Amino acid sequence: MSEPFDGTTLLDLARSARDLAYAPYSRFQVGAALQTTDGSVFAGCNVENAAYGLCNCAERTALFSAIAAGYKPGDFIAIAVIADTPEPVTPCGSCRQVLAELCLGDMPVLLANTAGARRQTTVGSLLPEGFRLAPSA
Ligand SMILES: O=c1ccn([C@H]2C[C@H](O)[C@@H](CO)O2)c(=O)[nH]1
Ligand SMILES: [Zn+2]
Repeated sequence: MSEPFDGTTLLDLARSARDLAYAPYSRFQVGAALQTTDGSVFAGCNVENAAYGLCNCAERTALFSAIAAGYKPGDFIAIAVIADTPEPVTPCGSCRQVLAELCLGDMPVLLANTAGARRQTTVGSLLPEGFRLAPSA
C-alpha cells in the first residue's frame, strides 16, 4: 500500500515555505510542511526576533498554525523539513518535544536539504523516552 501522503509534494511545499523565513540574525532559513489526516497542509518557516530566545522554528510554526486552525493532537500524518545543510536538516530539541506532544510516535518525519538529499525518520525515534503529561496523541 502506498503512503497516504506524497513526500515529494510535501517537501516541495516545505521548500517554498523556507523562502518566507524571517531569519535576519542567523541567515539560516528553514521550511516545514505538515499534512493533516484530512489532506490539508500547513506550511511553516522560522521567524526570528532580536530577543533571540523568541525565535520560532519552521516546524513549530507549522504545528502551531494547524492547532490554531482547529486541528487536534493526532490529526497529523507527516511533516517535511528542509534547510541548506550538508546533510538533511534535523529538528532541534524544542521541536522534538512539541512533535512528541502533538503527533503520534510513528508519524513519519521527512528531512531534507536544499541539495536534494532526504531521509525519513519518525517522531518517536527523534525523542525516545520524552517527557509528557498529556495522553499520547
Ligand atoms: O530544525 C530547525 C533548526 C533550526 N531552525 C531555525 C531556528 C533559527 O531561526 C535558525 C538557526 O537555528 O534556524 C528551524 O527552524 N528548524
Ligand atoms: Zn526547532
